[in-house]
Amino acid sequence: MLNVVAAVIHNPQGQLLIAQRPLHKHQGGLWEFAGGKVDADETPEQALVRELQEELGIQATEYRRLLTVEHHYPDKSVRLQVFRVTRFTGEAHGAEGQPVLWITPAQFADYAFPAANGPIIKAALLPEKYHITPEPHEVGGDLVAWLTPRITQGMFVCLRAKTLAKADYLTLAQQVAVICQQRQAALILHYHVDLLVDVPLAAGLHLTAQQLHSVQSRQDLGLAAQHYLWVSAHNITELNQAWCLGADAATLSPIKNTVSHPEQTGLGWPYFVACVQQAKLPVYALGGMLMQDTHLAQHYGGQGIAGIRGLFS
Ligand SMILES: Nc1nc2c([nH]c(=O)n2[C@@H]2O[C@H](COP(=O)(O)OP(=O)(O)OP(=O)(O)O)[C@@H](O)[C@H]2O)c(=O)[nH]1
Ligand SMILES: [Mg+2]
Repeated sequence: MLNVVAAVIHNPQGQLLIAQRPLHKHQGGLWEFAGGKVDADETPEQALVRELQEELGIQATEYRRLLTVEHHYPDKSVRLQVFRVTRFTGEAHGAEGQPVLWITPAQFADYAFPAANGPIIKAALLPEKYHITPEPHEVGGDLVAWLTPRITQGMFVCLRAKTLAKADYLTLAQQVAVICQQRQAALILHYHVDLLVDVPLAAGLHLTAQQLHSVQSRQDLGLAAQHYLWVSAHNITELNQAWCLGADAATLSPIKNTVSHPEQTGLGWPYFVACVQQAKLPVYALGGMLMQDTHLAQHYGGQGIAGIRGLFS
C-alpha cells in the first residue's frame, strides 16, 4: 500500500484549495488535494509540511488529522492520510507549474477528482458543530416551530427523537427535511435506518453504538455514496468499527459529566485525545459541550463538538 498524505486547506474566506494533477502522472488531469508520498524516514506530519512547501510554496502552521482513506485502483493501492490545514504562511501557488484554485464548498461538484476522493470531499465539508435536536416534549411539543428559526446554512442537524413512534418520527423528519433544504442544511436521520427511502431530502443517517455492532457493512444500510453515515461511539474500539463500516464521522461521548446521563462518568479530554490520535475518521466531542469547547476539541485533534442543549442558540 502506497502511503500518501493530502491536505484539505482552508483560507479565511471559507474556500478550499484544489490542484490539478499533471497529465503524465497517475490519475493525471483530475483535481486533487495537494500532497504526496510519505518518505521512508518521515512521519505523516513531516511529509505534509514538506509536500505543501514543494507543491504550493506554503508553510503549514496549524493542522490536524481529518481521515484516512484506503483505496484500491486497478494499478495500485493507496492509503491517503488526510489533514485539515487551518493556518499557513505564504501565498499558495502551483509551485510545480500545476493549476491551483480556491473553491467554495458548493463548487466541488464542478470538478472531477480521483475515485479515492469521494469520502475526502465529504469530510472536507463537515461542519465544526454537529447539532443534535432535543426531544419534542423538551421544547413544548412542537419541534418544527422550535427548529425553524434555528437552522442555518451549512448546519448538520441530527433529528433525534427517541420518544416518538416511528410514524410520527417520519412525519417530523419530512417536515424538518424541507426546512433543511430551504436553508441549505443537512438533515441526518437518527436510528430509523429504513426511513431514509421515505425522506429523500435527508443527507444521511446516524447509528447508535448498539446498531453499530449489528451492522456488517455500509451497503446493508441502503446508503448512496453521497449520504453521510454518522455513528455514536464511546471508545476507540467503536471508532475503529465505525471506520471499517465506512462511516463518515463519529461522535465520542460522554466527554464530560452531563445532566442528561448522571449515571455515566465523563471520559475526559485526555481519553478524547488518545482516541482521536488513533481514529481514522473525523471525531466530534459529545456530552456537556458548550460553544467555547469547539476550539478546545479541535486543539485536541477532534473536528469539533456535538451537542443538544449547549449548541442551538
Ligand atoms: N496528493 C494526492 N494524491 C492523491 C489524491 N487522491 C488520490 O487518489 N491520490 C493518489 O495518491 C498518490 C499520490 O501521489 P502523488 O503523485 O501526489 O505523489 P507525489 O506528490 O509524491 O508525486 P511524485 O512522486 O509523482 O512526484 C497517487 O497515486 C494519486 O493518484 C489526492 O487528493 N491528493
Ligand atoms: Mg503530489
